[in-house]
Amino acid sequence: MIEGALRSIVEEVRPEALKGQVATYIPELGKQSPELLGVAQVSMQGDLWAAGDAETPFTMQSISKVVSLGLALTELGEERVFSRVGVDPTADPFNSIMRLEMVAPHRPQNPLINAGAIVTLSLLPYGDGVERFLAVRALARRLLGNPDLDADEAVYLSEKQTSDRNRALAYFLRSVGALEGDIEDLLDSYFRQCSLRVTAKDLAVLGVTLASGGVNPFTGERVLAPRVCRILRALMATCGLYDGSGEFAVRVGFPAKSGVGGGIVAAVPMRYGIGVFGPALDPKGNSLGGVRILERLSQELSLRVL
Ligand SMILES: NC(=O)CC[C@H](N)C(=O)O
Repeated sequence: MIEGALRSIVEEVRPEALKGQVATYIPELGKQSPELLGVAQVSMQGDLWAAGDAETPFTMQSISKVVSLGLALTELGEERVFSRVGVDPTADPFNSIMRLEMVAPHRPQNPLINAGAIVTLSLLPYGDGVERFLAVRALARRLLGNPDLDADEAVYLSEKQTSDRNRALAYFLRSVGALEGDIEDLLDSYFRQCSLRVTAKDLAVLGVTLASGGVNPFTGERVLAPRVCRILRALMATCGLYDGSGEFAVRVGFPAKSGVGGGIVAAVPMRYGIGVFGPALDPKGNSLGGVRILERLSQELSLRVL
């Protein structure tokens, strides 16, 4: 029944998904076909259903922020992390610089916008950018149950060579004392984690691990504490689709996190993980087809929790 629902929803959404635009501000992402569309769903018992392009690789981009935040909360505790980055949603785009300057003490509003993710990453107690990235990758491998998970070198280099906006954000934050250390080294680990290459199936496993409170149903390993998962799901529900989070909560009604690579991970608490992939994005940088698939699935399977 679930496999049939996934298949018919992908076909139904396909024409509409094409109205979106593939991200081009990271040149390598512009090479993706806007026609790709796929979904995978995993239950807490480890059943897996999929339809469409569920095994096509793409980069996590902002979805990786959930992993690095999970690592920071585990290693440093919530008090330390949230003294440097807020937990409130924002109505500004994910890479906006405006509010950072306007409001002292210049603390990014939440860890899922770029500024907040970069500050969170800077707090991790590792020697340099490569070590920091390896720690994020190690946690991602366990959350997804994929020991081969790795960065897409071409996308990583493409963003590293072009990301003036993230450089501007990070140097600004350092100038007002909200960030310390070597900015290029820090951004290097940020670009690497954003370029971690996954499939919709991988994201569904990540989703169910978060949905279950931290246990990966395929490996049986407890990867994150229940309290950390609760915080991640709360931030996904309120901030996971940037300035589109409120609309997503109304239309879909469960925690999710998007990335400009076209992926969205969703965690339906104590029930399912869902991964969707459709690189044609809406104007806010969320997968247009992906959001629509999740909305239709939420209706068909009564998944709404918000
Ligand atoms: N929304 C996103 O997925 C943004 C991630 C991207 N790497 C950036 O920093 O711009």
